[in-house]
Amino acid sequence: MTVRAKVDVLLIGGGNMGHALASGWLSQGSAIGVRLVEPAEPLRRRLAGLGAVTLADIASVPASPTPDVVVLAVKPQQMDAVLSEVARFAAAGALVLSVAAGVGVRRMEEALGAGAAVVRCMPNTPAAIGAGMMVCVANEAASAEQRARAQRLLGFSGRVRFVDDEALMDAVTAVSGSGPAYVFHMIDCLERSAIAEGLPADLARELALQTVYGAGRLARESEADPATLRRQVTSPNGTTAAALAELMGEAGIDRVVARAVAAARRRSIELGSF
Ligand SMILES: NC(=O)C1=CN([C@@H]2O[C@H](COP(=O)(O)OP(=O)(O)OC[C@H]3O[C@@H](n4cnc5c(N)ncnc54)[C@H](O)[C@@H]3O)[C@@H](O)[C@H]2O)C=CC1
Ligand SMILES: O=C(O)[C@@H]1CCC=N1
Repeated sequence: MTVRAKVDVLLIGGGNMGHALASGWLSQGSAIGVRLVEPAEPLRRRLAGLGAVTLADIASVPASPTPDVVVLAVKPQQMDAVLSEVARFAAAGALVLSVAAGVGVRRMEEALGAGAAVVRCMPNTPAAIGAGMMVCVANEAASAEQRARAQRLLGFSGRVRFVDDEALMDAVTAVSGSGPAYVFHMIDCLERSAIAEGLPADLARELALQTVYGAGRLARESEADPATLRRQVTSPNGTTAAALAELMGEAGIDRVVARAVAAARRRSIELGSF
């Protein structure tokens, strides 16, 4: 199968997620061309500075050349309006790839018209530095070449998995889509606790950041599972054991994380019902 070397992307929405994806793509040299449609001028300017061609509205995008991939990075509540405006690109053969939480493949197919090639993807913001996690579902109309192109494009942003069962996407959203926010909050908590225990602010920030970075890298690169790595830090009756007794107790982090992920999954399902 041949996949054209350069990928021509039309990105709709240059907010948090659109910017994270496009800034990673634009750092790949000439492999990916990005045209951005974004009504907010400051958001257009920051991606124009990285090499994107920018436009203020979808109606101004010329009919030719047809983009290879139209990436939709607008809020779920804005999707219906945007889908009707990008239907002309789908009809001309572009793959439509949405990153919106909760917006299902069927809803996109219905809005775009018969035969539209669609990928629903859940990325996360570490995509900006090529360390994202992207989980995708493609519809039947998406050709093998279009899936390969989506895989290649998203591969510049991090790891990519395709799943067949779209019902998994709400839980995926709750774990890897929202997950960076949980980890950023953990960094913040660790930093504030360090300051409360008497460390200077700059040292507190450095310890919190490097500890989460180092633990994440070790967990990914080690052959040991996370529970084993945790035990390797925990000396009997030592400092870590004293901390874990607080963290893992009755009202501890295990239950809080489970409740948080379940709440995010429920919200993803709700977003799909608008
Ligand atoms: N922020 C995140 O970490 C993640 C977000 N997502 C999804 O990405 C989508 C965007 O989320 P954010 O970037 O956080 O929101 P955001 O509000 O930062 O960005 C949305 C952008 O779309 C623009 N927009 C609105 N209507 C438009 C139109 N008609 N044409 C072009 N642009 C238009 C807005 O001006 C705004 O800049 C959402 O559907 C969300 O579910 C998915 C994974 C992670
Ligand atoms: O908070 C949200 O709804 C989006 C989807 C996943 C991350 N951010």
